[in-house]
Amino acid sequence: MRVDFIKMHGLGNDFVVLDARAREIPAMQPAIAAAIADRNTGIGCDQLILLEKSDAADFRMRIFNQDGSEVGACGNASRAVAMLHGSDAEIETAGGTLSVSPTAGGATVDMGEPRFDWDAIPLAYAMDTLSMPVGWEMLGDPGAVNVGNPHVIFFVDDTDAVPLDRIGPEVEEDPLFPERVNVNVATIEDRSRIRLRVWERGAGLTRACGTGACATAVHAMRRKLVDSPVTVALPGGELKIEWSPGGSIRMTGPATESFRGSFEWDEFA
Ligand SMILES: N[C@@H](CCC[C@H](N)C(=O)O)C(=O)O
Repeated sequence: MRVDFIKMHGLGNDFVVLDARAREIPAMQPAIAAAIADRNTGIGCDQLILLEKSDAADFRMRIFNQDGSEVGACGNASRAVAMLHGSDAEIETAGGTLSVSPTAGGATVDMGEPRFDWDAIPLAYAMDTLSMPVGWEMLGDPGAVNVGNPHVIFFVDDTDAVPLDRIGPEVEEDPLFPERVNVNVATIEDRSRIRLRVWERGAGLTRACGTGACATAVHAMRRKLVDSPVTVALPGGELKIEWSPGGSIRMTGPATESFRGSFEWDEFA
């Protein structure tokens, strides 16, 4: 069976989008998602995005990391899919329902309310998620936030000085995080700007992580280091994040369609 795909990205965080709303495609499995996402032998992407019909919202978005793991949220893909859809929509995800509004060249996404309880991150045991008494090499005193997926955030003097390709996987796989974790290293430049690099769970270093930007901004606001809105500058570009305690997070930024193509399902199944 031939399956159409759309290659998209949000600030260089790239996706293969499969749209099963109008035309059925065979059941997705983690191994198939990983084969499609493989940059050497597949189409290649950070995340595979599968759009399906939904009874609870306008449509459903399923998210598979490059390693095939299915996860609850992807901020950059939410903007890309909003742009593809072309009008305001409610999107059901495993991490909650999102409201998206396309803008010129991108979208604003209501990402829902962040969660801070240790068992909602989840962590393996109870601790204060605003200031965690743990550390890895030069990284210490992190915070944790769940924005539909789990994030740990470290504030550092210089994000580029952190060997995230080496420490990222160590933190991601630490038993403290039973569902693994996305690892954010951030520098506060001033009260309106944060610099951020992210080691993504199941995908490694990416050019940008939308949920990482949301989690980092919220954590910096909880620590009273920045104000809302804040600009988060990632290697691939900038996002604007707005939040106030008790409310939901709003993320605004660009999204891009790169090209369209098709592949033979059996090649990856
Ligand atoms: N790139 C995404 C996040 C994708 C999922 C993440 N790697 C996880 O495992 O939770 C974003 O833009 O938020």
